Amino acid sequence: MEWSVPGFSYIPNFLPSEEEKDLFQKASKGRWTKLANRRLQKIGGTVPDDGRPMIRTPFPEYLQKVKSKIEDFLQLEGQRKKFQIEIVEEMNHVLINEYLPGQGIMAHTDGPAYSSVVATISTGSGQILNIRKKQNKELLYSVYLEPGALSILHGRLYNELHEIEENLSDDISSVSNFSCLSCPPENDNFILPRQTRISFTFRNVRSTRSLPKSFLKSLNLTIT
Ligand SMILES: O=C(O)CCC(=O)C(=O)O
Ligand SMILES: [Fe+2]
Repeated sequence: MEWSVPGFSYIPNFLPSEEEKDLFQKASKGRWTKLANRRLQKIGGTVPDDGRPMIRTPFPEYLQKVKSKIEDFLQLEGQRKKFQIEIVEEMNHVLINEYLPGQGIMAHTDGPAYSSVVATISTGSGQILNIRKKQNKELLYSVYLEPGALSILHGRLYNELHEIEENLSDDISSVSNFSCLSCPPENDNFILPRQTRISFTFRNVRSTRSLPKSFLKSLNLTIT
């Protein structure tokens, strides 16, 4: 059962547990870029911050299946209606973020380079994502993102802020999607310690450019 408000949907158990674990394992072995407070991988290219098109780089094979599954899900009529989209754009970019317990991401918006339907798969651990009003930081929603879940940020919430606080555990007693959690807490134990979470944020970069096939061939790469 999914939880939806205008601008956000939470779909628990979007991936079966084996696929979720497999994604986590495969991404763990990828080439990480170290930031001060987390690690990340950019898949599909690097989005230039001066508005130029992104030069497309190939997707690893292991992400193809989940990419198609997300695109097929968005393609469903009911979903297109909900997200107010006619055409589902290709999810041509993925940001893979790794959060160790105590790590997070500061409040931000994703910006104008992307289409405004953002699909995130969570693996490894749950974490609370807060959505706040840009104007005054008022908390709009706290959503607990469980392993295997798909969450979609879109429309009117795309331009508000989202953040993950740098905590060692999450208190899920008052999260907005409590009634739709796939693993409701046992014995009223609402404080859930974090483990390593790896998230996969699929987006459509509006403006892209492919390198000539002959050039990619010379590098032994192909764009899929
Ligand atoms: O890890 C998440 O769920 C959020 C990631 C995010 O906001 C981003 O990459 O822009
Ligand atoms: Fe973001």
